[in-house]
Amino acid sequence: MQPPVPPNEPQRIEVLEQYGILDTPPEERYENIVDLAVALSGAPIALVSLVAADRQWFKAKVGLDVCETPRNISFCAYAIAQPDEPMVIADASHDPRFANNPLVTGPRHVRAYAGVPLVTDGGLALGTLCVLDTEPRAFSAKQIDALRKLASQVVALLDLRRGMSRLESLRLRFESFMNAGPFLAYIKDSDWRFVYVNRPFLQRFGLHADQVIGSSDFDLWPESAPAFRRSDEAIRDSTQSQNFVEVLDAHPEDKLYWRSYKFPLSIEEHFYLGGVSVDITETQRQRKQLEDYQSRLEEAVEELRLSSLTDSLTRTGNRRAFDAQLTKHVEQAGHLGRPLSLLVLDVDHFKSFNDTFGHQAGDEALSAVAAKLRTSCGDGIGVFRYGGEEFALILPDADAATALVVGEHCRQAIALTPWPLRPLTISIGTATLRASDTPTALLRRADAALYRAKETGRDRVVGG
Ligand SMILES: Nc1nc2c(ncn2[C@@H]2O[C@H](COP(=O)(O)OP(=O)(O)OP(=O)(O)O)[C@@H](O)[C@H]2O)c(=O)[nH]1
Repeated sequence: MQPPVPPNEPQRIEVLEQYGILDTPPEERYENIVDLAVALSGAPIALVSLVAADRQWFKAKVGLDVCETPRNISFCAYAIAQPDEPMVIADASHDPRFANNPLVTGPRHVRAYAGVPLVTDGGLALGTLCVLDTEPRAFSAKQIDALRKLASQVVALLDLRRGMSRLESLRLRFESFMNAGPFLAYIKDSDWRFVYVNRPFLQRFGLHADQVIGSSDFDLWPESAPAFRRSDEAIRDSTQSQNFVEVLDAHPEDKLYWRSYKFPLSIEEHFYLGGVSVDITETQRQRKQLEDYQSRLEEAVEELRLSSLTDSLTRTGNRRAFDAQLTKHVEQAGHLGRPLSLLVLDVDHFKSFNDTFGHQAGDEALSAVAAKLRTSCGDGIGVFRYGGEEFALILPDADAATALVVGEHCRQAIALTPWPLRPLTISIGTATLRASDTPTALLRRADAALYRAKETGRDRVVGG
């Protein structure tokens, strides 16, 4: 005869597996319970029997030398089918369910049985606490009640075990999460002593847990500790989490940067400080490098801008710079109603200079003329190389008379310079802005004046 199968059997088997009790080594706490069961019942055999899919396995036993039997000959398999009440059999040889059971007919000679189902919170019977006798007998109500109480202790032990194993698996998950991530984590108590640090924390600082747990920042890194302490206290006082960049002077030339998140923790109504720090030293280094690149780039762009506006031979503004400046000054002067004059200068007989002394000497002479013009013109007057051996000067706020004076000043500066190869002179045409003038019209008049200066003998200033 086959034992009945409980209606919730698959679920029952699953929960039994979750307890993780099957095939575990003997434990004194369970052994004590079967010893008590024997003492209280007077039966020679007592078992903590767990009914698995196809066997019953004994977590604790007394009076029996096997640790499991097949489920189909198990008395307990019948007991778990009625989880709400103990199963009591006075003489199995007269019970049709067991009369032919080998435990009854065989050498074990089982006759009496009393089993209390081990029922979980969810109402599932995992097995029984049972006693067996080789003689037919009755069990008193007191004995059954004692078995009930012992069975509830077994269930409590099983639940404790399951709770511990859940805790352990939670701990393993927690540890694996805390130790696998790219962050340092710690918890400090209200005396600012570390009560927890993760493994990356220890590895990063080459410390052992014994050195850190119970220590404060002042014990570990006294130089940086005051700053850490200030931020820790700020978190405690504000009860707000904060994040900031922390600098740790690990080595004189090797600063470590951390993005730190600190937050208040309340554990069993006590204040703790939680902290997570991510190493951003590399990011900081890259940012610094990027800033350096950027400022070098800005310098290069500025250099390029200036060189695009500078004549490479004379280091004065070039034609492009002249055009831009003249346009700007013409607009400004028109807008403000201020005078503006322009001087156009040309080195006299420069072709013959080149022909006589060579192009290189001509270059040097042009460069020297430009330098002379710059020093003699004074501040606020822009000197530009306008063409080959032609220069232009923009004179803001200068009327026609001032332009002639400045022109004469420049002419003399060149003419009176003791040039090393031969005397050099310049001819100058001036023009002063009229109300309707465009930059081109102003330039054209200055050019025309220069032409007249050349025509009338050179080394002179002619107003246009
Ligand atoms: N060395 C040198 N010569 C230049 C440069 N730019 C223009 N020149 C020369 O300047 C000379 C200008 O000659 P011209 O325009 O005939 O006039 P000039 O000989 O100066 O005579 P006037 O202007 O009439 O007094 C040419 O020989 C150009 O080759 C330059 O960058 N370097």
